Amino acid sequence: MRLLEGKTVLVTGGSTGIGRAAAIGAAQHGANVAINYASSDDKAASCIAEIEALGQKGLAVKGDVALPETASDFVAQAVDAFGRVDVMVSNAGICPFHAFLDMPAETFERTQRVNMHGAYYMCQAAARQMVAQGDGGAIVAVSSISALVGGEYQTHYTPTKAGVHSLMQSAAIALGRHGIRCNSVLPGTILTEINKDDLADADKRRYMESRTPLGRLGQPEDLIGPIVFLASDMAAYVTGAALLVDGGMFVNLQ
Ligand SMILES: NC(=O)C1=CN([C@@H]2O[C@H](COP(=O)(O)OP(=O)(O)OC[C@H]3O[C@@H](n4cnc5c(N)ncnc54)[C@H](OP(=O)(O)O)[C@@H]3O)[C@@H](O)[C@H]2O)C=CC1
Ligand SMILES: C[C@H](O)[C@@H]1OC(=O)[C@H](O)[C@@H]1O
Repeated sequence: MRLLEGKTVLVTGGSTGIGRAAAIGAAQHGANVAINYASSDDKAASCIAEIEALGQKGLAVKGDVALPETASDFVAQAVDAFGRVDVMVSNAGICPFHAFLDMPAETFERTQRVNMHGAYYMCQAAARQMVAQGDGGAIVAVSSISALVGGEYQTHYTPTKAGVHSLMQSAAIALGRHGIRCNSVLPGTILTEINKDDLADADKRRYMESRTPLGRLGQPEDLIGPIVFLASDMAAYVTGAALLVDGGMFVNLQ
């Protein structure tokens, strides 16, 4: 069953990792897909090629999500290309691991601006378009297990993921009257560029695997089902919810 037939789906950070999987997954489910990305021109182009090979339309728009104008430009270009916006997947993010006591102010502030401000501006721009269209929509934000638990080298990052989770709860209230649903997914540890260096440490990787009841770390494709479900009419009465996609890591105390 194709759950997003005829819909227009926007994905931020769609060139690699979870965003790329979500974009291709949406196309597999019948959507036309616009991706935003920051720097990976070749990977963005290959994502669009995969979407087109599935018989769907694709569009890549380069831009830094930290800037409010990137959001309005992304939505405007998607509307020019596809006529409307049905779904926003707010996914773009960074996690430059660093210790707390000597955290450079610019690392802290950049992480806030990309992960938190970026999600805010993108979700707001998509919601404005959905409200103007008048027939609802869905926003899915990629938060994290880190919205709920800490990380020694993630003191700048985990608050942004808690913020994104909270943003979806408040936006669900603000946008419910417009028929716009807002939910988040909370991935555990998923093997992508963001943690390639961190997990190059074999002991660290084995430790993270050992904490996961399903016995393996996640792949970006593990997020396709949860994101497509929350974006689709199958989740028509789901809003303000948060779905852990972590192989059981969060509940594994002992
Ligand atoms: N991997 C994991 O274990 C987990 C990841 N997450 C979250 O998932 C999301 C995606 O990360 P993941 O797929 O793992 O990592 P990747 O590094 O593979 O993907 C990050 C994506 O975000 C884009 N991006 C980064 N900065 C910006 C920016 N300023 N403006 C626009 N796009 C930007 C990148 O574009 P480009 O390559 O073009 O620069 C890329 O497409 C993040 O929000 C992360 O916090 C949550 C929980 C766990
Ligand atoms: C980057 C981390 O490996 C990853 O990101 C998160 O949000 C979780 O903390 C994961 O472990």
